[in-house]
Amino acid sequence: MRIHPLTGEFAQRADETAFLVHQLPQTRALLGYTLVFCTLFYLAFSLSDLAALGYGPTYLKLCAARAVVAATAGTCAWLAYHRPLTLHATRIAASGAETVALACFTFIAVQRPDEFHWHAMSLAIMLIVIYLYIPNSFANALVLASAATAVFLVLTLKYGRLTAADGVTMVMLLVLANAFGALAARRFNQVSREEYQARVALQHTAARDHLTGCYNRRYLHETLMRPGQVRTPHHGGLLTVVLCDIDHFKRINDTYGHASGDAVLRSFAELLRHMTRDGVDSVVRYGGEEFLAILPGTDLDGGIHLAERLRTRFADTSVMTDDGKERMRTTASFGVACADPAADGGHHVLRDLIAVADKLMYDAKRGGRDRVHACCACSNPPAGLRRA
Ligand SMILES: Nc1nc2c(ncn2[C@@H]2O[C@H](COP(=O)(O)OP(=O)(O)OP(=O)(O)O)[C@@H](O)[C@H]2O)c(=O)[nH]1
Repeated sequence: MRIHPLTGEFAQRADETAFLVHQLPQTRALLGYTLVFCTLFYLAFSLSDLAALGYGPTYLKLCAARAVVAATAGTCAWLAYHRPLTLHATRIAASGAETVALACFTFIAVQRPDEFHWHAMSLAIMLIVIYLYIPNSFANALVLASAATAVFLVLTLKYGRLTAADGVTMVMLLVLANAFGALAARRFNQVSREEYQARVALQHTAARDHLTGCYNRRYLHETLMRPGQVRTPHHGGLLTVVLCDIDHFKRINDTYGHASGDAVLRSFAELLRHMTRDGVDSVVRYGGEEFLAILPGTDLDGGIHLAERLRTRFADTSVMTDDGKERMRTTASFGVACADPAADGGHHVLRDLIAVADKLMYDAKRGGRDRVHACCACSNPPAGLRRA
């Protein structure tokens, strides 16, 4: 997760998207709140139009411009609060409201050409709001803010009746507002992403087994066993679990030492993770030398196939001892159980399946080890699959 040095956002698109999705509820709330707040100020400034122009057609034109901004920003705020706007939609809402507000602002400035120095001050405040308060990407904020500044300065040259000294001061002021706005936005982006990185690292540490990198028992009980957490890809899909136990593991520890035993555990876990689907299946270190694979949308045949492949691959794999002098080889026993996750309203299916797989795995041990025992715990298993 590398942070881009210029924008303060994640350099990889996938990391940035994951961060933004995680932040989406706060982003929506911030967008709605900020737009409402800005809209109220935008409308309140019609008082200054009245004071400058008096009541008349020009004043009414400016009121209409302010009403357009209020309607756009208000709609975006309403959508942000009341509709579950997607990531993309929040960006469009933010950029849309900003564009309309800046366009109407330049229109108002041209209608009050004697006050360009005041307008510059208002624009500087708007720039800070764009960079810091309205949630948008760094690139969008930069493009909108610098384009608005450029347009404003061109209009000042054309309509503003400023002395050269005032003109230079105005340019400097707006360049400063852009520079500090961009720097502050970059800093803010960076800090929020560093915080997210720390949270992800912490979650990873809390959920994983240190030795093998598999999920730990806590994650299994607190997350995976929660009803609805393990989803099958389509309605009616089956759920299969494979419980694996390395055979005679104590002998490996006793013969080659604990560190060599650890190497065998890592090698088995690596094989298991490699053979299961990334982001779909979950691999848990269930006990000392016991591992659990949770396979959503997989029937008994699929579970047996995986267990058999694992069994043969592991039996063929030799692992180097810690001192690098010998190669160790052992086998593993497997219990495979399958059920319909919708049964029992989805409650306790995983827990019950693990209990069945545990029994099957011990049957495999008693049957001579290095084998797969399987059973379908569905209410109506396909013929021949009740016990394999
Ligand atoms: N190296 C290492 N050993 C571990 C770890 N966790 C548990 N063990 C050891 O794993 C061994 C498990 O032994 P047993 O439960 O008797 O099982 P086994 O020798 O594999 O026998 P069977 O399962 O019946 O084939 C014990 O000696 C534990 O100390 C670990 O993280 N690293």
